[in-house]
Amino acid sequence: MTPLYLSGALRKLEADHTGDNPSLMALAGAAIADWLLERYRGCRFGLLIGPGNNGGDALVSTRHLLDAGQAVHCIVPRQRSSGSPQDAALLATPGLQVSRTAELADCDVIVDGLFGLGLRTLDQSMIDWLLSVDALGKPVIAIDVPSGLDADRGIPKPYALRATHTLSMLGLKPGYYTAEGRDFCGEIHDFALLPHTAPRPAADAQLIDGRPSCTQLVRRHASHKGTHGTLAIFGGSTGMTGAALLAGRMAVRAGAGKVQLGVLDQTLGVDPLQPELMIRSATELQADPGLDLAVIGPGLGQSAAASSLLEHLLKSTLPLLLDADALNLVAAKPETRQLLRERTAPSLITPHPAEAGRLLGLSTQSIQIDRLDAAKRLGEQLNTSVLLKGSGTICADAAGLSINASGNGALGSAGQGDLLSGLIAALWVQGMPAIDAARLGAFVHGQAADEWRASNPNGLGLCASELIDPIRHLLNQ
Ligand SMILES: NC(=O)C1=CN([C@@H]2O[C@H](COP(=O)(O)OP(=O)(O)OC[C@H]3O[C@@H](n4cnc5c(N)ncnc54)[C@H](OP(=O)(O)O)[C@@H]3O)[C@@H](O)[C@H]2O)[C@@H](O)CC1
Ligand SMILES: Nc1ncnc2c1ncn2[C@@H]1O[C@H](COP(=O)(O)OP(=O)(O)O)[C@@H](O)[C@H]1O
Repeated sequence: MTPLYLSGALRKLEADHTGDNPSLMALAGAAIADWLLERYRGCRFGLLIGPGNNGGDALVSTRHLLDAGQAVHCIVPRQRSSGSPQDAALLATPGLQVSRTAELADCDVIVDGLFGLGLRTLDQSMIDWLLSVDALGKPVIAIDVPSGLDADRGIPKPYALRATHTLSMLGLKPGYYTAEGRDFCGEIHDFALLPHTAPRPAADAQLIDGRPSCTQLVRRHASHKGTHGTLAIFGGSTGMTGAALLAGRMAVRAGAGKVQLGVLDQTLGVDPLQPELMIRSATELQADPGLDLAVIGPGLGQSAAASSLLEHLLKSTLPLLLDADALNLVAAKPETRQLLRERTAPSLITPHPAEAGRLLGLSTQSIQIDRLDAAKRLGEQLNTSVLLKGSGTICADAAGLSINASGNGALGSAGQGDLLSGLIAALWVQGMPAIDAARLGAFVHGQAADEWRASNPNGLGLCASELIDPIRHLLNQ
């Protein structure tokens, strides 16, 4: 995992290095120019120079590009506030073309040094100007943050340039990886600027950017199905039995020792494609004393039977994963919510943003505006570990926050959440702590989708069931 820093921590780090020689800006400008020369030497560069330090980074890199004999055109849409002698000297450099309007059509590459961490909400004239830059369709290299994007939360304020590459200065930011960040940042490059040994503030979150360890799952010789956990999955009401089947099939293939489905639709007797699944009525299964962990939610519905099943499980001492309609029932009924809060056994909830909104009494949009904060608040208010789904899935427990870097928009299809709940529960029942199972499950689910996307570039038509075997393969690597 790689640390992520909110802008407050980065400001503090910057302040700790104010008197450094060379300055952070000098280091940033040189690193940006080196990167540009490696990729785009010989191109005509159009640099957007903003009024603060983001623009300062761009100006320093301009000097390096000119020294390297490159054709550079600077656009300064607003007066730089510092107006320092260094700025004046840079802007007067022979060979440098400067204008205040978007004379960018002749450039091959646009370097966005307008606004970074110091962004405030854009006014309409700036939005219009950025729209005209986007409309040119040129590659955009963003310095630190694509202009207009909130680096902490991954949302445009209210518009942002869409970058092809983002060159991150000093530390990676959560907003690159969650909400809309991935669509705005393009490929992200980490320019740490400081030596690895330099003291750093505590990270605000961690990025899950590689597969978390699976070693504790590796099968010992003297093990048997009982040591690999007995998992119950409750759901599958009429018309939604497929959700329970998806979760169950995934759980079997992710290594759970025994998987039992407790379904509300009594007509489902066997899964011919996964005959290892034991299918029983929910009422019968809930009384089974041999269970190690339960999932409730896939295809559950919100009937009276679903509600009383949920209450029974919340009162039990079983570790419990709650998904889908189990979450909607918690949101709708204060007494059910209270049961969740009072649990002493571990719980994990896996809401998508709309379910998270219902649980917090907020709109879906309010959740998406600050996903890290929403995940943290859900955990605190409901006394549970949390996995908040969506682009940049967030895992939260009392120990902290992490953001999953894998996955893509092809996962936006019904059934993927059911698959994920079966996967996480299977890892959890085999002995991983809930939050580790959530991180590993989210990562390999996304990784399988990324591998699929590599040969299906537009991302259309990925079915949840197609990922079961690739996920099993990834867990065994
Ligand atoms: N800390 C670090 O990690 C490091 C920082 N570094 C670099 O510095 C960057 C941060 O620099 P920064 O603090 O000067 O902020 P920045 O993004 O240039 O913007 C502030 C300026 O923009 C203006 N402005 C803002 N919004 C506006 C709007 N909507 N419309 C119009 N104007 C607007 C704002 O005006 P004001 O609000 O003051 O009126 C102010 O003048 C950071 O992203 C990285 O590139 C690296 O060099 C080294 C490590
Ligand atoms: N753009 C995306 N990037 C990464 N993961 C995504 C993206 N879109 C959806 N997902 C993942 O796909 C799954 C969808 O789950 P959910 O919305 O609950 O679907 P359902 O309940 O219909 O099965 C979640 O794991 C979610 O995080």
